[in-house]
Amino acid sequence: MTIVLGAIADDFTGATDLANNLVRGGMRCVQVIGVPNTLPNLSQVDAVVVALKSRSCPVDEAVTDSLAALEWLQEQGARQIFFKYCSTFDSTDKGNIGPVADALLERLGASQTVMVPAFPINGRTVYQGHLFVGDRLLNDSGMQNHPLTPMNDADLVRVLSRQTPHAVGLANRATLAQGAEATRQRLATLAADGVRHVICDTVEESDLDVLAEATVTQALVTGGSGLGQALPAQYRKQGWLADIAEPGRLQPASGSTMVLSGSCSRATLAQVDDFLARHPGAGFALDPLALAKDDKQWEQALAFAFEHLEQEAPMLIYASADPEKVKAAQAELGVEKAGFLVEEALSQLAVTLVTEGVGRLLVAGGETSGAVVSALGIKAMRIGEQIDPGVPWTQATLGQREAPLSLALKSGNFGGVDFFTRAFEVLP
Ligand SMILES: Nc1ncnc2c1ncn2[C@@H]1O[C@H](COP(=O)(O)OP(=O)(O)O)[C@@H](O)[C@H]1O
Ligand SMILES: O=C(O)[C@@H](O)C(=O)COP(=O)(O)O
Repeated sequence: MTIVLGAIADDFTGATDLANNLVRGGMRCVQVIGVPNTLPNLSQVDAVVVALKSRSCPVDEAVTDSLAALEWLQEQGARQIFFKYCSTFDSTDKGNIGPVADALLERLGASQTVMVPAFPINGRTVYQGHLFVGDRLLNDSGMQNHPLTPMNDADLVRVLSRQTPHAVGLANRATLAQGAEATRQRLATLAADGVRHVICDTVEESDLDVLAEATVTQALVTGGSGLGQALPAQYRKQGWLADIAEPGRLQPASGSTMVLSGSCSRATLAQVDDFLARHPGAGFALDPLALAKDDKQWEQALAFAFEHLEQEAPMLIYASADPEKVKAAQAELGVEKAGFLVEEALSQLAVTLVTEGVGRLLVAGGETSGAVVSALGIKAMRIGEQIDPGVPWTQATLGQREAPLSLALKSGNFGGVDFFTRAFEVLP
């Protein structure tokens, strides 16, 4: 059995976001954590997303890991490769979007790829090559303050030109409005001029359909998850993909529920408040300063969790805090140590409580999700139905549990305000 699409994602929650949109487009999808050592069961799988941690690591490491993922996906017969990065184009002048895209193109023997970061349903659009988050330009959206990849320029042609020695061009909305054939011609003209990377405008969902039709036979496409929702229809037109009745069907969920949150993004903070208001007494706050002192707070959190587990009551354990508190902890401990202490505490809680009966687990935060998934030893996740745009339920098989673990990984900025409650209500 060979797969249709092979994707390489630069972080874990981003991978799940893309996988979610592929399922919505009608593909059966598995997300693997890193390049697998042993072959997962790929029967009845149309797309595989390899989740890497290559967004903020050194360029050489990102390139090496991405090429290893490419090689593995080619071995699985992937007809098209998708390089997934953030819808806010998170990167620096050094990379890693440009260098990884260049390396993938070179290895594939291809001369051009499109860059489609947009995700209109979540407010990310591109016009005349400029990226907007809602009604703000990227550099005025809050992303200019990102600790690792501050985005100070919304002009993606300019941003990408600093990351690659190759020419970067634009396929703008006026071209897209003329349809797929005109877009294909524009790409061909740019290719003839030696343009290797083409930033693509996207104002509405329908622009993604045009882009998918224009690029379905290209060896490599790159972007956010939006394009992933439009590609499956084109694969069907090519005769590569059958009509699948329930591509996101998972086994019935079982076990107790738990939310772990290490995200301090605005959306998550509102979700924490909403959960605490709905479920008085169901939250336990972790503080990196207390965690740094001794094991007392971790033990209290564990006792709190066991009590709720016994009562089969909803629970949230969170380090999520407002910017002042985060800054204070970081000033005393350092950014890395504060983050590490929180990630370690939440990961160890996950490992202990999954063994004790938690079977429905929601994790908020990209880095936090990476830490929890790694600590649980998860190697592959089957992708289920969407909870909110960009976040699906997934299922993973684990040694510690007979039944699969239902797991949702929420990127910090995603999800409605009642996400921590509603997620469990929509889980079959
Ligand atoms: N109270 C806190 N003080 C300092 N750092 C924290 C605190 N709570 C969480 N963190 C750290 O902040 C980071 C949040 O990143 P992440 O999990 O990727 O969330 P998001 O997706 O919202 O960016 C993690 O490394 C986490 O451990
Ligand atoms: O494309 C997106 O916006 C997301 O899929 C994504 O990559 C989010 O990253 P984090 O906010 O770091 O989780």
